[in-house]
Amino acid sequence: MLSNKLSASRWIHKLMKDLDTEIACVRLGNVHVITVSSPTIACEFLKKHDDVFASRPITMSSYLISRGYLMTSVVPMGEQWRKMKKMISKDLLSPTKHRWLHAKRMEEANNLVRYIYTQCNATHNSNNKNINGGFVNVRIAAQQYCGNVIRKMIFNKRYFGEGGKDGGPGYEEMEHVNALFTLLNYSYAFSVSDYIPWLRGLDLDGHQKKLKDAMRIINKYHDSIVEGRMKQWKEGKKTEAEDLLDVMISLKDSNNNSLLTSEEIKAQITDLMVATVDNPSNAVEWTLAEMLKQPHILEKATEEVEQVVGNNRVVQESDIPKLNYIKACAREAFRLHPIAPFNVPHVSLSDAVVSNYFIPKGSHVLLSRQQLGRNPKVWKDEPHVFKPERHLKDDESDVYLSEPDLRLLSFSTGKRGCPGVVLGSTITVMLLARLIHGFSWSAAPNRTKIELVESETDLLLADPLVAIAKPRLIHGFSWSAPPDRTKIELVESETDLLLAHPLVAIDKPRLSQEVYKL
Ligand code: HEM
Repeated sequence: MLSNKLSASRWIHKLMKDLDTEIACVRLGNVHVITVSSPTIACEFLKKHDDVFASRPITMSSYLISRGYLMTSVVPMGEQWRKMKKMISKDLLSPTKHRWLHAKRMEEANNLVRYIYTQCNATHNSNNKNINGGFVNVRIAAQQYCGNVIRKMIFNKRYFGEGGKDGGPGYEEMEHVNALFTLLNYSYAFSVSDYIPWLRGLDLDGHQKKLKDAMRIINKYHDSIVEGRMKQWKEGKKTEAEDLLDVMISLKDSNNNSLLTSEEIKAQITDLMVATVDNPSNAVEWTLAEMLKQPHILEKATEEVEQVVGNNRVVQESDIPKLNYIKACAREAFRLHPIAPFNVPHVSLSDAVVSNYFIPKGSHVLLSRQQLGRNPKVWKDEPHVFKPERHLKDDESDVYLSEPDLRLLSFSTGKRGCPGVVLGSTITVMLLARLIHGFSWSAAPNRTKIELVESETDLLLADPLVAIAKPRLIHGFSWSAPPDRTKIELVESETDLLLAHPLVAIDKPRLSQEVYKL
């Protein structure tokens, strides 16, 4: 039951509120679980005592999704983590590789615009009834854009199957992204058997089955591609790297042997996929919902993209440094609507004293993403309200989505901090900026009151955001005479030299085709 994860986190948050504390210790079985909602204490854990708190727990879910602790994000501290973290930071996510993969990211940003543009053009059924009319499921568009970007970067392809004719996902991509979200939702969900070891194997809460089913789906799509590509390299049919899978296959260790086994490659690919689809899509869906509720924010964001980008081209990555308001909106979404209640757990490798509290070896430290972002001592001005302005700086200097001081938890910090800050920020800002720059958005007519309610089972919006999009990049107007005036009479007035009758004509916005048909 997924709700375990949320009901446990709600219970802990309520306990902290009732005790009026920013750090608490809950004993689950033999484990001390330390929860934190103060940035100062959080920094003590992840900065001052980073070395001590840099491990991860051993759990059923993390074991299953990582093929036995082969991937970076969940492996406890040790040689495997050092090898994989160094590899992804240096060989996959370095600034050079980021530039190398630019064209692939742009292809997917263009596909996003084309996909939404296609949905704006109403489709008609056999009775000529409008059955679409610009309705866009923002959740699907956002999640699939993130999925497309990372599939393109790793496998050099957007679709596992045929894909949708409108540029959207096919069955395979929907199944793939849903399975990635299942891994995310169940990894580190509170599972009773993780704390009471003799219950292991009984799968009392059903998490194990859900994770195994999701892993079967992931493996169905990934494994044959990885194995086929390894064979091509082995047989010398491939000699030049075109994507991150090629990079991983061709990496060598100091003895000139392959650095990574096929199991490590498969595990690391799943890690990168899960890490990419969740945060950006959730932040952008919430941001757009907040903007529909507070249209002045949407207007301000639109003004900014219009001023920086203009109307004759689409947003480019080189525009990102200048899109401070858009970045402030995304940052506000990370503050107020994080994808998960807590950060990924950190485990202590030895006893330590933190903020005058004794923390025994083996404790699990959970930084509360929800409560750090809403801590009233830090966010004094209406902490529960979406106000991007709070992130703009007086000197108009650049806004970043990362927050090393942990006043909100976006990419975290320290040894286990996110190595995907640049890629994650780029995907998030491009997604939001392209949606706002390319289209004007309004609430669906049956949804004039936008309800910003969190789901009962996770922290996504309770119902996927469905909104109406209209292309807003017009390129002048096309003019025609009104139907009753097909013959235009160019007659001067009898009393002056103006046209005898004021010119009345029909204007139609002319869409800039090259902007949308990217
Ligand atoms: C907006 C996007 C993203 C956000 C907000 C985000 C956030 C995070 C957070 C909170 C952590 C846990 C840090 C900790 O334990 O203290 C993390 C870890 C990680 N992230 Fe990201 N992430 C994003 C995108 C990405 C991307 C695009 C990648 C790579 C493709 C990535 C790869 C990883 C990995 C491998 C780890 C595990 C690091 C470790 O355990 O040493 N993330 N991320």
